[in-house]
Amino acid sequence: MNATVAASIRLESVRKQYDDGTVAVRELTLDVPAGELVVLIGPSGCGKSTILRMINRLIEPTAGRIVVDGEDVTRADPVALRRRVGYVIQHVGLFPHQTIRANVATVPKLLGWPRDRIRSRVDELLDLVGLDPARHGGRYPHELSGGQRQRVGVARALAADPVVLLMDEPFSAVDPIVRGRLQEEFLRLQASVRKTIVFVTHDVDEAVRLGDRIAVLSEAGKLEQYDVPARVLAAPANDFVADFVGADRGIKRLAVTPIPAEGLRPLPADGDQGPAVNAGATLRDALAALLEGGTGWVAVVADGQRRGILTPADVYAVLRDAATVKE
Ligand SMILES: Nc1ncnc2c1ncn2[C@@H]1O[C@H](COP(=O)(O)OP(=O)(O)OP(=O)(O)O)[C@@H](O)[C@H]1O
Repeated sequence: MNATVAASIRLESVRKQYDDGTVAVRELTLDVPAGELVVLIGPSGCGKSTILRMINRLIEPTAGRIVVDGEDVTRADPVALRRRVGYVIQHVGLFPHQTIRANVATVPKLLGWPRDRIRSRVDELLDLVGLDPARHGGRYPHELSGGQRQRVGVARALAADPVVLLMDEPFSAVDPIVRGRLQEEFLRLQASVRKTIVFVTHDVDEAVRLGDRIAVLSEAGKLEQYDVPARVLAAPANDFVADFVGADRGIKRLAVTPIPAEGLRPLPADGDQGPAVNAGATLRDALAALLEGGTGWVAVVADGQRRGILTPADVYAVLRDAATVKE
């Protein structure tokens, strides 16, 4: 396993039966491409956490193989494995009697990095997750807000540059506003570090917002659909997926469908005024600007210029067409 790049993950016919006979995962095969963020979503008890914890071997599979970057992790030393796989959980699990710096430094210290390297890595990471090393580094976990603690959890998981990041409902313990902000920051972070991430949530909006792909699971880890968010919303594989993603999936699709830069209606005479959105933003942004603007259209800007307009009927047409061609 290479420590600096993202790794692919392959689960092959993985099964988990707990000692009391509970079959948490009957048989799951799933490929997670390197550098992608895959969201596992499904009802409570369907086996999401079990799947995640088998990848870093906090739980041993009963059968099957888990291959990370070509290496069968069921044969790897579990302690060494966990140092290369970052893990973030809902209630962070920071060490209460250690400073934020010391918390983030946990794995680099275990790996015996020189002190200077640890210090600069910790500062870099605190900065990356939006915390000021000088202000927050010396504090203890109880001296931070819930959202800040969550960010420390992410920084700690990234500290030793893991090849894989496992995240189990990492943002569900904070209020919706902080959660939205953490998601946004997290997307920015992922755009720069490009880790392979397996992310568990039961929140469809979070899955759609964060996932490159979504794995929709039903009882005992049955994979009902595995696809990009736009297609899970536009073309649910079956009734289970349709029910799970919700009757409002049409509205959710607005948030994952980009505004086109071409095929627009020409600008009207007064088209240099009025609401505008950037091409590449989402139809949700376009609709919000439309509703706010009161003009009945919204201009689309590309390369700093207004290229044309979209009306509500156009938004509908883009959404309809996206269902048939979207990758
Ligand atoms: N240690 C255990 N022993 C026996 N059964 C267990 C154990 N841990 C989990 N289970 C059972 O395995 C199934 C899957 O649990 P798991 O925690 O993986 O689900 P989940 O999808 O993550 O649920 P949630 O969304 O509620 O966190 C459940 O039926 C659960 O009760």
